[in-house]
Amino acid sequence: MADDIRNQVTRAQAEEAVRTLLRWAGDDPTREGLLDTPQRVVKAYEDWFSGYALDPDEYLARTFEEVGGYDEMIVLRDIEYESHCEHHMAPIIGKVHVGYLPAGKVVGISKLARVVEAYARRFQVQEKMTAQIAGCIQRVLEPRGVGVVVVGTHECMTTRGIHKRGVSMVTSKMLGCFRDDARTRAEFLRFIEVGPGR
Ligand SMILES: Nc1nc2c(ncn2[C@@H]2O[C@H](COP(=O)(O)OP(=O)(O)OP(=O)(O)O)[C@@H](O)[C@H]2O)c(=O)[nH]1
Ligand SMILES: [Zn+2]
Repeated sequence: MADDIRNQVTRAQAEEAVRTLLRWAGDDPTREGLLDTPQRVVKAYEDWFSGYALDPDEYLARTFEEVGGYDEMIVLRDIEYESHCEHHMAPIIGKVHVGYLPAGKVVGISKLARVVEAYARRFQVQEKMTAQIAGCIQRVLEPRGVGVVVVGTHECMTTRGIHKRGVSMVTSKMLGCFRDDARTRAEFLRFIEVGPGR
């Protein structure tokens, strides 16, 4: 789907759109300092929005079961992410904490961070990204439960609009035993210790 949409636009058209926005901002895209800007912005977009070309499910396909009987919670905390809000196309910067209780299968921990990247590098709302990460892990890994907590600072709130600095948004999605069992949920929240400065 993403590829179909992407293929409808040429690189030249994307660069022209940047020139239009430069003019809209009140500047002259033909002046020397701005000549290469459309090219750079389009390249930056390839980086910021590279997630559309990624399939997060694939990262979790490779699992292993030889973990010496380990059956406790696995938590990867403080996964930094950079995203863009779909309302203003402004950056969202923050951290994701992921936990799951395996049902036999575990994944390489870097793969959890890769799942985060694949969803973050798209236009997002934080609630949706939180649900997508949890949903992907639950769907592919089929653990006993999953918990995802996202803490994000939205530049659409800090550099424009209401201009509130130091505000962070916290969202969570709990599935399986993380949702049903208060002790599992509490253990996860204790491990990640979300609070001031985190
Ligand atoms: N729930 C949620 N809201 C978001 C997220 N990112 C941005 N927003 C909000 O989306 C809303 C869009 O509101 P609108 O009234 O349509 O846009 P706006 O006039 O630019 O709003 P202001 O930001 O209040 O100036 C704003 O309140 C943003 O703060 C997100 O990830 N989750
Ligand atoms: Zn926004």
